[in-house]
Amino acid sequence: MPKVLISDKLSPAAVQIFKDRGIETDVKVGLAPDELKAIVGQYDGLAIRSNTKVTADILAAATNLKVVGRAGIGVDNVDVPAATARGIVVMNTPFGNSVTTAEHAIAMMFALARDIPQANASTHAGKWEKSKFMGVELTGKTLGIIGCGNIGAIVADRALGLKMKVVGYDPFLSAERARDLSIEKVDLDTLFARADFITLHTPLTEATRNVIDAKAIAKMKKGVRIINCARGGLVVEEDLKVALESGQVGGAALDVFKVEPAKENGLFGMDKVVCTPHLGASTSEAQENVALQVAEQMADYLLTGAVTNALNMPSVSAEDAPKLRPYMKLAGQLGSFAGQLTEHALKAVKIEFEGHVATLNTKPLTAVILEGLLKPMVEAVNMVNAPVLARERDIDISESRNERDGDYHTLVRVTVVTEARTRSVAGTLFGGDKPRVVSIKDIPIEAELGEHMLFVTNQDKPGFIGALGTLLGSHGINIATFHLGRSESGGDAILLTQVDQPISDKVLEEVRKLPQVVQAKALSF
Ligand SMILES: NC(=O)c1ccc[n+]([C@@H]2O[C@H](COP(=O)([O-])OP(=O)(O)OC[C@H]3O[C@@H](n4cnc5c(N)ncnc54)[C@H](O)[C@@H]3O)[C@@H](O)[C@H]2O)c1
Ligand SMILES: O=C(O)CC[C@@H](O)C(=O)O
Repeated sequence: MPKVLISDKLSPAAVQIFKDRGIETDVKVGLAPDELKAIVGQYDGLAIRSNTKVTADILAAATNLKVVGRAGIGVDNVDVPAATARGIVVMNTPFGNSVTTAEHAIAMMFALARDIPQANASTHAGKWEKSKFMGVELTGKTLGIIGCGNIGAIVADRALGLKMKVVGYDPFLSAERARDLSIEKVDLDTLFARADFITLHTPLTEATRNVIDAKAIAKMKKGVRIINCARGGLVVEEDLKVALESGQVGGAALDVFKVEPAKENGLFGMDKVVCTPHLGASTSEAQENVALQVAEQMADYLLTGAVTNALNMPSVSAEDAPKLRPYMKLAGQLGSFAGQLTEHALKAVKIEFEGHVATLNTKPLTAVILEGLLKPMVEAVNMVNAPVLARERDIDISESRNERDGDYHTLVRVTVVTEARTRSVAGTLFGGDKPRVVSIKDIPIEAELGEHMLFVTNQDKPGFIGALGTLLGSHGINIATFHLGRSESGGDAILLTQVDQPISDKVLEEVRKLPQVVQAKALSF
């Protein structure tokens, strides 16, 4: 009988589901890392919220663990690559607490507008400071939403109901989706310039970390009020403190902090700061939703092998798996390649299967392509939810299959249409199982993808390759493989090189300054 450990406070509904399905369950909340490490080896499943840190060290001791189930959205407390490396499935519950978290953001906005926490404390202290607390109305004010996914969209809907104007910044929000949400899609600087209130609803990624810093705050309206119910690392707390002291920021409501649990923080005790201890998902309804969902998903996996909402595992039946495995890798690489090159809202994705691959069940391949494509934009994307997420974002997905061989015995082509351009990338399998990219932007090339890659589009003129090699060499970057392609002599050319060290932003900037370079991107696979 499988055994599950629940190591964070979950609704009792989860225990009941595990028991009903014949899974032995222990509940041990508040274990220190060493205590968890000492016992985790006994369990097949680990059910958590955000308190338990599932580090590589814990996973190394989890010798029987098959699945980690996160009752919630963010999995930043789980070392997913380490779990993947150990074959441990990590699942989350992407929608169960969205309404609750959106409501918390709205509650925080009201708290800021009317100084409710401060007025409450003052009234309890018997002060009756009626003239001290002069609020502002929300009606007619502009709310700027950064990150218009599940939660951001619900916040927009509620704010519109409050008669606010809503502007949204989300590089992956299409014009159609913005229209459906009745919000105005703007760039970040415009949002900063126009918003009276700003609320954050993005995952914490390298692109969103520190999105609210001194430079950003300087672009905002004086007296702007900022709400963060997403992740602490989105806001530079020291810069926010300075801006609150100067009055540039009129108030901040924070549910999340750079370091959690936040027992000490430079913002604590400030007059215009409202804080809650990561309560965004804390309603009985949301906790019931996520607990039920995570327990069902984990039980399904442990008892039947069925996979739902996994972040690190494709869901494929045992029979199809061996045939699809090399194609899964190829599809994931092509999707990821296209996703990393995408800088504008996606409108459509066209996937073409040609030759041998078209004779197989291509559904999982499409899902893996979409997963790779959306990964730079959406935190909790996996091959199960990627098609749904793409549809929700009004991305038109079309798939075509042609069993006749073309130039290759088997070929997958991914064409991405954004608001700015159409771009395609295609790949095949060499020797039946080795993925190779064979065309980018319709320019033939032949390349194997590795961990750190540099992709350059350039004008086909003498001197460029030497200059690039010298530049990389001067930064101690070793070239592992080097692939070139061009449309015609003197026309557009592309270069894809695998390097042994990651390409830093600084090096990338220097590459972009080389005279013949049109576009340069550091990619990782
Ligand atoms: N406080 C809490 O208790 C609590 C509860 C649930 C979720 N969260 C946090 O809220 C976040 C959002 O959740 P969700 O369910 O709406 O996720 P989601 O994936 O549905 O939406 C995130 C949105 O952010 C957008 N985005 C990605 N990169 C961006 C960028 N650089 N700039 C602007 N937008 C960008 C994506 O396109 C997407 O639309 C989660 O990542 C999680 O960390 C917090
Ligand atoms: O479990 C919680 O209380 C917080 C959950 C939230 O941060 C999430 O990402 O879902």
